[in-house]
Amino acid sequence: MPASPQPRIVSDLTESQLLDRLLPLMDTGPAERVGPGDDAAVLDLAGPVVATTDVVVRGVDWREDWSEPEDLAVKVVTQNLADIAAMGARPRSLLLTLTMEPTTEVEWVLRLAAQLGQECRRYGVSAAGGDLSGAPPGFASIGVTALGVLDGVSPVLRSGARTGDRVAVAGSLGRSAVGLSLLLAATAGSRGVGDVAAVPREALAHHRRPSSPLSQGPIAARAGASAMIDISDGLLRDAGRIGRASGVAVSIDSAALAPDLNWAERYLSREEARACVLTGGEEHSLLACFPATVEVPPWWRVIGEVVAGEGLLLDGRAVPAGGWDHFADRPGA
Ligand SMILES: Nc1ncnc2c1ncn2[C@@H]1O[C@H](COP(=O)(O)OP(=O)(O)OP(=O)(O)O)[C@@H](O)[C@H]1O
Ligand SMILES: Cc1ncc(C[n+]2csc(CCOP(=O)(O)O)c2C)c(N)n1
Ligand SMILES: [Mg+2]
Repeated sequence: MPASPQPRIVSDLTESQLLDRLLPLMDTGPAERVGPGDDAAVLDLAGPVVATTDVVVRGVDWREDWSEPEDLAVKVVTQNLADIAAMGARPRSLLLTLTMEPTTEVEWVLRLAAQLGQECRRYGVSAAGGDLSGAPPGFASIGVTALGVLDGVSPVLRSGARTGDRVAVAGSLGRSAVGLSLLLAATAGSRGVGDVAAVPREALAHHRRPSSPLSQGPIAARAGASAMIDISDGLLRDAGRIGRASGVAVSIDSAALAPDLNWAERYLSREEARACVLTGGEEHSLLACFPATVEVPPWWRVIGEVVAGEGLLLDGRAVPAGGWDHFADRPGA
């Protein structure tokens, strides 16, 4: 279809014309042997390659009235790069897959791509390629595949925790969930009409644009971490994944969570704040276990220990994991 002089929606352009506008925005320099534009990219990655993929879907992972396209670029990059970091690896490259209905505004796509390019440059990651597809009415998704390298360290798995290890976290807890909770409350009601503008912006910042202490992944690996995971589905649920993979129980001391609880209580009741800190997803902080023989690196705070048994303990009592499950009727069900 010929391009209209002022393409407004993606169906005003051909796929190639959209790519011609999108790719320069994601240009990260001549890092790859073959970048976007051929059938596949060719990368020079030294040693073992760490690979992950994560997709966000409209209505499930974001709402148009909650998030700008720039927010979504930050979110999908962070959530992928946090998985790379949680293996102890350094991110090197990513691929972007967009599915959208033909009526999607060109400007929305270009804003998303521009921010994605900015994030790539910020982390020294190349945008190596991707895919575009049409989608049925109402459907949209943004998928990223990320590749990383280990720079000579062994990958840190979920299965390496041992009794006596300290459990530590790098980054915040519960901030994304506080934002989600405030957005849900502000837009409650059958038509979803509410006043997002009245919610304090700083309370929404981490939900909209999550950050992850990415460099702490390789630092923890070098320090001798025995197991690591990024917190995407809730502290307890993700700690439980380490416990299950390692055949141990994880015991958490709620006193160590006081800074996060205090922050969350600025916006929510004590009970809601506690739920956010313990079970809130999309945080992308790193959770790792460190054997007693190694030093816990600066930036990491000890929040518990690995003990014999199975499941989770909070202040010495068994607790359910809670947290996010994509196919549950409600979070944590
Ligand atoms: N469709 C799939 N096909 C193959 N493997 C999958 C699929 N979905 C998930 N996995 C694998 O299952 C494991 C757990 O996936 P999961 O998405 O829960 O990881 P995660 O780190 O918790 O990611 P997220 O950030 O989405 O929470 C990963 O190793 C992942 O590669
Ligand atoms: C509209 C809307 N409703 C609910 C949520 C909350 N949410 C979505 S996915 C997820 C866990 C992580 O997923 P994954 O494991 O896929 O990384 C959470 C907490 C949202 N962001 N937007
Ligand atoms: Mg993960």
